[in-house]
Amino acid sequence: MKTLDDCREAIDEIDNEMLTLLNKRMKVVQRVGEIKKETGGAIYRPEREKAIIDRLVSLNEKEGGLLNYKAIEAIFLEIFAVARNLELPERIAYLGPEGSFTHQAAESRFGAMSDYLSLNSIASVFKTLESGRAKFAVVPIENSRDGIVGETLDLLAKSSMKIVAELYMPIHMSFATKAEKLEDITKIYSKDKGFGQCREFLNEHGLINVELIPVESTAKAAILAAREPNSAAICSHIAAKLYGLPTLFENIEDAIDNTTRFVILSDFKNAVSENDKTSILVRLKDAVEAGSLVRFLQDFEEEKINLSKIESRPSRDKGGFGYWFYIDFYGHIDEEKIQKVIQKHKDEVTWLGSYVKGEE
Ligand SMILES: C=C(O[C@@H]1C=C(C(=O)O)C=C[C@H]1O)C(=O)O
Repeated sequence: MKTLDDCREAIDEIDNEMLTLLNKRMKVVQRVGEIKKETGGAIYRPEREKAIIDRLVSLNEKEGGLLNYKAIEAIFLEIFAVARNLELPERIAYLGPEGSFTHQAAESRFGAMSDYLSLNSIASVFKTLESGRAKFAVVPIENSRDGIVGETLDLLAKSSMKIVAELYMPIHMSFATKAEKLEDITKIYSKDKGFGQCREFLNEHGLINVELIPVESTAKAAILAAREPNSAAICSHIAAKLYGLPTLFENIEDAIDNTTRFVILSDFKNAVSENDKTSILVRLKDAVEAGSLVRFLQDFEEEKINLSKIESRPSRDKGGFGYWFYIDFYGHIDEEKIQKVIQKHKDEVTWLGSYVKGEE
């Protein structure tokens, strides 16, 4: 049996080998960066990254490795993020402030080393991306409990930027305060959705009559609650930590499966992979006529294209009661059977992006 010292010596040797291999990998990545520069190719290729992770996961299974999917994904996403920074450092705009769930989501894809830009509204995130001041943007698009983030959809409808990746992140809310007793608390700050997701907790702790103050983000709530005695925040654990607010309760959300879907936006089109999803907005010309949506969807059925989501949105134009439909389906816009349907309805469809399906 090896002693602790033996084990540590063995670990040091393995780490040395890993460092050499990582540097070897980065050299190849640098060359990829040069090729992309010559050919004008996109640096971030989510479908290639997904393919690498899937290949490694199945190799790991065959070899009976100790790592699970989550571990392999976490390690390699960080490696990819460092690699992309070597190819070309690119700025990422996200819905801030620092410590927001969107920030957490952005870091999970772009790593700790990237150049981040925190913005205080979804509209400014879109503007920054469109002006070229950032190469990528990360915004929330839907929550499993509260539904769609309307602002993101409405901005996507008007923007030339596309969804290049999606990711699902479990949202855990913390109750953080500098107050010593719950009875001392007179105000609670959070994002409106934060209150919506923690109603049972507030009821059970007799906090329902306390003034609930919605602010633009849960991180902002943490900043305000850190400044004011007798106030509290419903926010992420990382925001509470970042702004020096002690966490009193963790995981206070009503639904344990509270998940937010985030999208990464940019200005390029992904290549086709085996596991794609596509998002579109559909404005049916004869939306008022009964059956027009059914007929539209039948075209998908005929081509055996499966939908994963359909949601109606008020069109907000010309003061009328027109509706748009936001639809997610499986497949890539460049696939033949999908082109068949899209071409048939090309005046009614806005393509929002095709991207590798995220792990829910
Ligand atoms: C190296 C590349 O660029 C990026 C980095 C990757 C990597 O580190 O393996 C993979 C895909 C891209 O996001 C590539 O496209 O192959």
